[in-house]
Amino acid sequence: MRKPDGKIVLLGDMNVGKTSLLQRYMERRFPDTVSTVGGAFYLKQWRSYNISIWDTAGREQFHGLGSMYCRGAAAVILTYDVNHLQSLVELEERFLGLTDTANADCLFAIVGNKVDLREEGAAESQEEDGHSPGMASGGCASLKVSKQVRPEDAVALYKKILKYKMLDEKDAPAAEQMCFETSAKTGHNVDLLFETLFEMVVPMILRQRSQGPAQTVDITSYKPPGRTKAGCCA
Ligand SMILES: Nc1nc2c(ncn2[C@@H]2O[C@H](COP(=O)(O)OP(=O)(O)OP(=O)(O)O)[C@@H](O)[C@H]2O)c(=O)[nH]1
Ligand SMILES: [Mg+2]
Repeated sequence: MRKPDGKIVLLGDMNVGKTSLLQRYMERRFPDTVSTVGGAFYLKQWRSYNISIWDTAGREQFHGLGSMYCRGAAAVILTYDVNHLQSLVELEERFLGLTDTANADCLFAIVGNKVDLREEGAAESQEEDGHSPGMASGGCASLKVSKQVRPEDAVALYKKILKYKMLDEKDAPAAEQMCFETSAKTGHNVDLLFETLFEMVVPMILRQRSQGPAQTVDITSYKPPGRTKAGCCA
């Protein structure tokens, strides 16, 4: 197996839908999932390049592995659940630090998954209190709504990440380009997410090649039993 030319890593709290997003993209389906143990990868051929896409475990007990998976990453997909504000907060508090091992020019996508549920929830609460999601109002219905994440919250996190990485907003891709709302269940924006990143990662691969040896982890040493397309290294 040829060494991958680039690496993309999915990070985020447990249950936000990382495995489901990857399976939706790679296998075109939305199967039942079990909480990931350790991590697993898929290989995707994009143009003439091999890109490894790593799914990681969101469970606290596997937290220490995160920075190992991020080593040499060309892009990190920071995933949250649009219906749970805390999952966005966790990205900053728990997961961002893991990306210190990624490439210096690593790209960051902020992905709010499960929009299909938000649409249902939003319709319900609008009926209840006559307000749109995210609007301040009193009562129990607004408590439910206030847990929803607004797109601007994700944009604010993206800008914080650029600051954390000491990157100038002018030199980095625009927040609007790097913040996505997806549904692994319906497939909404899933192809757009992965393929936008592939298109951005290819020039990075070319740049790295012109500068010296690739900084990717050699996954050829992992020999997952009986699996060819996806592997597990837990
Ligand atoms: N409605 C809906 N459910 C989803 C979506 N994506 C994932 N789920 C469900 O959310 C649950 C968790 O999904 P996973 O993909 O296993 O979550 P994960 O982020 O990989 O979780 P860990 O492996 O524990 O870190 C499963 O029951 C999925 O079916 C989505 O877009 N919409
Ligand atoms: Mg998983």
